[in-house]
Amino acid sequence: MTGSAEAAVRAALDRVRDPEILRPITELGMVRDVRVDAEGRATVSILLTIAGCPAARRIEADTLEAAQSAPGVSSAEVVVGVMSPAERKAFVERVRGDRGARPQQFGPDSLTRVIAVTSGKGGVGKSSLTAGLAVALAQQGLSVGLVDADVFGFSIPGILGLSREGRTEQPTRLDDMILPPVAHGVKTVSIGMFLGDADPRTTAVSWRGPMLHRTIEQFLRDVWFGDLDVLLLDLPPGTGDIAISVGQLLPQAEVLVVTTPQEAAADVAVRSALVARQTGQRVIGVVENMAGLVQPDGSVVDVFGSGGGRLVAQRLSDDEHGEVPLLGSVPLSPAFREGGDRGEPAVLATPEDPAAAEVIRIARAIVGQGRSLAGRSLGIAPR
Ligand SMILES: Nc1ncnc2c1ncn2[C@@H]1O[C@H](COP(=O)(O)OP(=O)(O)OP(=O)(O)O)[C@@H](O)[C@H]1O
Repeated sequence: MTGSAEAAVRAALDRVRDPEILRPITELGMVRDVRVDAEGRATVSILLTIAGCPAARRIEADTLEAAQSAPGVSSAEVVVGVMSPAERKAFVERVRGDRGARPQQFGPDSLTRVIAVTSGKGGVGKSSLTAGLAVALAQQGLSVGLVDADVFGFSIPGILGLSREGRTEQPTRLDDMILPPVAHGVKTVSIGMFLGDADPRTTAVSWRGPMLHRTIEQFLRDVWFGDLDVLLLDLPPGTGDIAISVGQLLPQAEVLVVTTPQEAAADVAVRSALVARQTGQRVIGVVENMAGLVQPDGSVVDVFGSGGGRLVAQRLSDDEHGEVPLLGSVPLSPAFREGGDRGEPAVLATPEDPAAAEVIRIARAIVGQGRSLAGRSLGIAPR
């Protein structure tokens, strides 16, 4: 009887996932012991990676709930312990799998689609769109990572609810492995998470090129993302050092250009795409943001004019690179802005909002495009 109840508890624990690694705690070696006595009282001993790990409460609560739900269990208790250094080392090796020795997770052979989101000007809603697309892709069942490489305006932690009252959630460090916080299903890392105790609302990052390059390199090497379907990068606006570093580090990345409907902004948006092309990246489309604001009477006010997105797409399309599509036009929307301000992206909080619905549609279109093979070795040798 107790044997079968213990097996039932273990089976229930298979459903408890580590919120940072998104794999079952049973598979990660985090369950030390399961006992069920003759009265059906279950005691589950679990091991956390480090004392006070940010995910501790959630793992403990989910473990308790799973144990209580198992057939043959009348009540349950969870005993929490901490891994010894040797256990933690084994844990890190288990998580990394055979990738431990690789210098970079997203090299040319990686199966992950890497999409860098760029814009010519600042303030066009690039970060809001990147975060919205990431959450929408995760909602569609994909495994998604997001690197906020916008050093001067890192806003992703705030938009995704990882930054509250000046405190930004920190990644967990396990030896030399960095586990990114997960927000709304998206593994997220931002320069804003590496400022120590500094308040990101009042802290400016003024790093020179080499430091920025090393930071992006470290994100791609030491931050453990696991097997991702898509990695999105929120680049700073313009054509600066980071865009060039990303081009060098991720030549197989695809590029999404964000612009406003303002035709006068087209030149600078086109330039940011051309820099990406120079490093071998492929532009997969243009997204127009801040398009017409729908009034209560149904009329539309084109606050930023119209036609900018189409113009940028046309200017990037040519015989050599093929047609660059305008993937969508996201209207101005108070709900979309408020969602970002609250840390609850509108694609989750108000998916019926026209801007949120358009972002969800664009995410589907991106998935529908499939993965580009540009810059990849196909492993076929010419005869
Ligand atoms: N479609 C939209 N409707 C209403 N507000 C929007 C929309 N898109 C973005 N915003 C708002 O515009 C502001 C700028 O957006 P965001 O920070 O995403 O821009 P950005 O291009 O990433 O800027 P930067 O790169 O300069 O940091 C934010 O307050 C955001 O909430």
